[in-house]
Amino acid sequence: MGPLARFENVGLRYGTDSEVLRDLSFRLDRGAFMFLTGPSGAGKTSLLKLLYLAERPTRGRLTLFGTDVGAAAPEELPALRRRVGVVFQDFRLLDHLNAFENVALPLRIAGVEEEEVAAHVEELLDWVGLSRKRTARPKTLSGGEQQRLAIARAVINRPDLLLCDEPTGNVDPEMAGRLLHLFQELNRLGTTVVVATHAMQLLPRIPAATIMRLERGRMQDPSAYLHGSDDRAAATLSAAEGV
Ligand SMILES: Nc1ncnc2c1ncn2[C@@H]1O[C@H](COP(=O)(O)OP(=O)(O)OP(=O)(O)O)[C@@H](O)[C@H]1O
Repeated sequence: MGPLARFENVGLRYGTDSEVLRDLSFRLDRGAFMFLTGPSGAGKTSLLKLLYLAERPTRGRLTLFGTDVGAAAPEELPALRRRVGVVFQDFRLLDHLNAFENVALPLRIAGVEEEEVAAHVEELLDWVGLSRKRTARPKTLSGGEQQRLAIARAVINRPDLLLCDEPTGNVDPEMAGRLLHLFQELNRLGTTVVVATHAMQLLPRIPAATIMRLERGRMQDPSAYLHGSDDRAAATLSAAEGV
């Protein structure tokens, strides 16, 4: 079985603008936990978009779950897309649905029996600590609660790949730690996880994680960001952030 994703000299441009991702070549192994870092505008969200097939490479080759996405027929893409859960930077919760209904939506779309939907959703709301908020509308939830709801919705279908864009952006350090713990648990259960974040202090908390840093659309030397120890990671990260 090959890697979950393979990037070979991948480039991405929006319209006729210059490339926002350039010559990306790396592999994302199945079961990996990867942090994606880099300054604002470096291309983190764009890279995630390639992985959830919202964009296709304008250059090079991206293979996802063994399928060359550039060469795939459009009708092949939804099946690949269903294997990917996404926690968006702005959550994208549906305000006319309550917390339970937001999490249930992917299962209902997939035609899962209502009894099974209820059991799964209750279990997951409990897991993210939102059981008591099951009938609340997203707008009435705090930022951290909305984030946890978005995470529950992203994982309800047991995706093979979970992508999280700044998932700790709106929460205090304690909640950030708890969310990271959730991702770690999912990862232990077999989900490959990619977390895009500015929060460099989170990185040493998952020593086994791979760290990939983007700068102006280019990947920095990955070997420099593989953790040896927390000290090494912290030193590398401090140097990278110029702090
Ligand atoms: N739909 C789009 N059309 C044109 N340019 C875009 C589009 N989306 C992103 N860009 C540009 O691509 C570059 C990379 O943006 P991206 O959102 O991927 O960066 P990022 O690293 O996720 O930034 P941040 O940390 O601020 O979220 C930026 O210069 C941005 O202006």
